[in-house]
Amino acid sequence: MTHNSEIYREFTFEAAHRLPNVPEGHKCARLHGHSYLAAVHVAGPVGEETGWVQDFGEIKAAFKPLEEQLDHHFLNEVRGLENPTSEVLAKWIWDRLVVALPNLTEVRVRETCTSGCIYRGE
Ligand SMILES: Nc1nc2c(c(=O)[nH]1)N=C([C@H](O)[C@H](O)COP(=O)(O)OP(=O)(O)OP(=O)(O)O)CN2
Ligand SMILES: [Zn+2]
Repeated sequence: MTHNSEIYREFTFEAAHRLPNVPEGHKCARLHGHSYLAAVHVAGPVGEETGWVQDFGEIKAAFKPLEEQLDHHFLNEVRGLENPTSEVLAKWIWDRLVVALPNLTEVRVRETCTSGCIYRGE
């Protein structure tokens, strides 16, 4: 008998940004960088034969074109990321993955060791 599971694949990328809409004097208005971590979650039934929800390799392939736009880039210059908060970035990733990964359930973006965002497509 099959069961349901949620799987995830994590990606890391380095990028620079500044936040243009923060109050005057906010440190994040200045150019700085992060070692970002993005986690892409997909849920569904575990195949009887495959033993998996979906091949991690398919998630990796879906994320590849996004990684090329993000890694070692200045995020503010990427279309749709003019105000690159974690919240905006998580939705930006979701919007670009959901067609290739229809069972997408969650995108997490971690900006620092202690801060990040979870977006579930709402
Ligand atoms: N809701 C959000 N708040 C902030 C975001 C964000 O994307 N969403 N982003 C930032 C900055 O990018 C900042 O670089 C990261 O924030 P912060 O947790 O303050 O990071 P620090 O490592 O500098 O934290 P300290 O504990 O003060 O060293 C700000 N806010
Ligand atoms: Zn930042």
